[in-house]
Amino acid sequence: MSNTNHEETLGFQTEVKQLLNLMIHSLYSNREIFLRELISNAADACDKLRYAALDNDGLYEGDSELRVEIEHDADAGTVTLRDNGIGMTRDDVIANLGTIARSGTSEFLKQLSGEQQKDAKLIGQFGVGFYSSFIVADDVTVRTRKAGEDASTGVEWRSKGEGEFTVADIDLEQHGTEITLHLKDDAKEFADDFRLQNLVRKYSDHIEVPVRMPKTETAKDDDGNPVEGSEVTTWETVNEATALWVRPKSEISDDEYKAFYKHVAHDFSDPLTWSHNKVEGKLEYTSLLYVPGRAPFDMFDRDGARGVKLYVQRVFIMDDAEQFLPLYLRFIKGVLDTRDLSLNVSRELLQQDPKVDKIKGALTKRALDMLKKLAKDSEQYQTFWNTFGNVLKEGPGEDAANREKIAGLLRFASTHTDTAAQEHSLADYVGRMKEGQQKIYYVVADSFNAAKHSPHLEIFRKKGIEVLLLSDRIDEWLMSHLTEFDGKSFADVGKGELDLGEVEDEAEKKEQEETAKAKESLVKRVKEALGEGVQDVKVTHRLTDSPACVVLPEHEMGYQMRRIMEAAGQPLPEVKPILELNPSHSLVARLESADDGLFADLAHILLDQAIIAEGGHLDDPAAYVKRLNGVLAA
Ligand SMILES: Nc1ncnc2c1ncn2[C@@H]1O[C@H](COP(=O)(O)OP(=O)(O)OP(=O)(O)O)[C@@H](O)[C@H]1O
Repeated sequence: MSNTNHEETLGFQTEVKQLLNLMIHSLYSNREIFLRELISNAADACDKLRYAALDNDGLYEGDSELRVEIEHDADAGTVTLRDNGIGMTRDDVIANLGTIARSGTSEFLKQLSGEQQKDAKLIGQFGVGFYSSFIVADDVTVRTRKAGEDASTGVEWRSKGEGEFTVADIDLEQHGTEITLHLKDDAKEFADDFRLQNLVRKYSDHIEVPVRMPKTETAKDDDGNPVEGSEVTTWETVNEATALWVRPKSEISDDEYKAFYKHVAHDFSDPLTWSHNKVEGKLEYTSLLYVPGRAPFDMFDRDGARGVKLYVQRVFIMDDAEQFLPLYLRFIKGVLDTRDLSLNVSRELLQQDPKVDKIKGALTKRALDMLKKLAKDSEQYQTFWNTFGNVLKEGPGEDAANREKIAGLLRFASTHTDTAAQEHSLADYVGRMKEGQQKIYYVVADSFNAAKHSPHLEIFRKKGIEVLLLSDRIDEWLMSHLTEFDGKSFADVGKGELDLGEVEDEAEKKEQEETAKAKESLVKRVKEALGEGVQDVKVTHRLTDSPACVVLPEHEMGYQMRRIMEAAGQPLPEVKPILELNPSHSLVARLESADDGLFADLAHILLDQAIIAEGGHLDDPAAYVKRLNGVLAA
């Protein structure tokens, strides 16, 4: 018996209203996912009760056989989903089924365009959970009671998904949650045994909690005709109901792995790959790690949800256990089940347990190996790299022990193809190195085009030496942590002395020395004319087309990093560039023959232009324009 009271009508949070509108429209062709979302929530609720009952088995209220039940009524056009999990209090219901308590929600909603396919993808990435009920239902009733509480604390929530919902207190003998969907006219197909069973198998085989549906059997007489009144209804478990990761790999199909991924990652699309491992010995754990096919909406929020779902001996302990994977692998999703931790482990205890670090080390290795394997399929790996490359680039700085391994997974744009696609590995680069080349050369700039057209590349292009073209914000920081790959050191072509090693022969080196000598007086004059503006002036052989370039001392912070730090409000001591002049350029020849007045102007113009070509900002742009106009008008 239930009697209702303390009924109130509340408005959905604005974001929920927006999400409901957009979701119903854009997920229409993907409607069946509502069942997966609701079963997933019900299974999570059972997991939570099992965990809470570790300390207090009274919470089971004598009913420890956790389960999800699905019933339908074709005449009434309803589907009902019931679980005997943890349940919710009135406050829980109002918070969970009336708001979206996730940071970044309104930014996310702003990205939605009204274009069905695009929005469906984005919404899938965000996760719709319970609210997906309204894709198929025009009236939803939730009856729930928190396990361990009095029967009188039951709550009934109702809504038509149109901006408001009502909550009322009811008596509920049974703890857990029951959701009744009144199907829309065009969704009545779901009130069907066969359809529901298929969906349960499709989406929930891998969930450990049994999902049951009623089965009615009728006795037959000797002629095989049904005996009226002999109907007996029993509950039949429809799904496999074994935790997927516990089963032997050989018995699990790709489709099952994919379905399980969607459950753990709350993602609508398939993962790119996965790695399932059982480890016995000093450490005992089973892990099932996935590389998602796309980024979650909050990937660059370093405080966003990350980590694996943690189980101890098959008992769910927590979501997002971030202690088991480093930050630069925060895109990896999956499950860790271990015997090495105690059942009452908490987030705080995890931080102190030395076994956690050991497992973290092992999972990190597994994840990196999984990526290495994925890299064998260059198309798939490219999808991965384009989505998560910038996160993986945090790796060398964060995880010195795995630096070389991570370096092997990096991909770069390069002068080899001169396109912006980051598709060249360091191993590819090393394989293409010229005879006598000892270093891996790279240039860093603010944009791909600035990198590709950097004057520093001129000599490399002339000699056919490949240079990596780096232009992501993180790149200079990344390179500051990479010192070697395959025994070859890295060299930023915009810094320090140009050293082409044995790619240059003795005759060339001699010629350069002679040119430097011949231009000593020019260099001296330029240095005097520029005064404090430069650290040094040199003649260079790194240029073929440009008259001059600026170079930084080898250990100086690069321009890209400087600009990022300055933009972040970090004051940095001024750094003066080294100006290098191309002795065979006609402008430099003109400079050499100029009289003192023009000489100073030309020298400043060359310096300013070299800074501009580098993507830098002039201290006094008006002075540059004035000088240039003076020279042009002369
Ligand atoms: N059957 C249930 N039993 C108990 N609590 C539930 C149940 N269904 C939903 N909830 C509560 O409501 C919250 C919101 O559910 P919802 O499905 O909207 O989001 P979610 O499951 O947290 O995340 P996602 O949007 O990624 O699915 C859940 O986190 C849970 O606390």
